[in-house]
Amino acid sequence: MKIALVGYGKMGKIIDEIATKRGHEIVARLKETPTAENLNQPDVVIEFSLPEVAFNNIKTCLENKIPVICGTTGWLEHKEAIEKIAIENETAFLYGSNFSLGVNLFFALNEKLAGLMKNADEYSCQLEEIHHIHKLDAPSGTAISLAEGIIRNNPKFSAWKLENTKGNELGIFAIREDEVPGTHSVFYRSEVDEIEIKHTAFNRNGFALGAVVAAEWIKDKKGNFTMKDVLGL
Ligand SMILES: NC(=O)C1=CN([C@@H]2O[C@H](COP(=O)(O)OP(=O)(O)OC[C@H]3O[C@@H](n4cnc5c(N)ncnc54)[C@H](OP(=O)(O)O)[C@@H]3O)[C@@H](O)[C@H]2O)C=CC1
Ligand SMILES: O=C(O)C1=N[C@H](C(=O)O)C[C@H](O)C1
Repeated sequence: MKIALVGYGKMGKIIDEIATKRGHEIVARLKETPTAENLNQPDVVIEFSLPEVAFNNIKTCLENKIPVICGTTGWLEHKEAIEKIAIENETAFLYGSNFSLGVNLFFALNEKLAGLMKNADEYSCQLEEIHHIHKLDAPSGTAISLAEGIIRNNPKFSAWKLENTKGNELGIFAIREDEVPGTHSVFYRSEVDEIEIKHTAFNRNGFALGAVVAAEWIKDKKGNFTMKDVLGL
């Protein structure tokens, strides 16, 4: 399969290695705005760039009828508009806040636990994410997905908020530390004990492999998808 990499930083480079090992051809490695010319006719685009450029990048690729796998976080206010553009152009789009198999299993575990905790009024709930100091967005896309999973399954919460919360808000604490690839925890605390579920990424390889697997899966599809569709979770 021909893959264009839009964004060629920490993630783009690892995706390049893994996709090449899996027999794919990388036809573009872009650190600038994609165009019909510089994309070089790929079957799929994998987009890991910056929050402020993601919308425009994805839009351009979809308008050229190229399916897009997007891992860039911090641009979600435009996601609905992008999903509309994918449908109008009869192509495919998949956003994943986190492409690793482990985190997608963790998402399912988090939703199950949120449902179990919905009547346990003695417990408060909080999320924590720890990432490297270069990360531009906070909270992480993964923490937002975890918060949304809790809100869907526990009527005690209606919205998430960074740090100090009131009423029905679910608090997310974002910590930036050294070169941490990505650690996410969900805590339920009472006066007498604590339940914690935690996912720790040891490196970025799991994110990159998941993005390539998603690209292989989406190649001839049309519509908007998530990693749940890819992994059958
Ligand atoms: N969903 C997931 O599983 C994961 C998501 N992420 C997310 O992916 C994104 C990228 O992460 P990471 O690779 O670590 O970040 P980096 O900062 O290492 O890479 C970003 C890349 O985008 C390039 N870039 C700058 N402007 C443009 C543009 N207009 N069009 C295309 N590319 C451009 C940068 O080029 P230059 O260096 O020249 O500025 C750089 O190569 C982040 O939003 C991060 O949160 C990260 C890991 C996993
Ligand atoms: O910026 C990162 O590095 C990561 N970003 C994603 C996020 O915002 O959740 C995924 C992963 O945690 C690494």
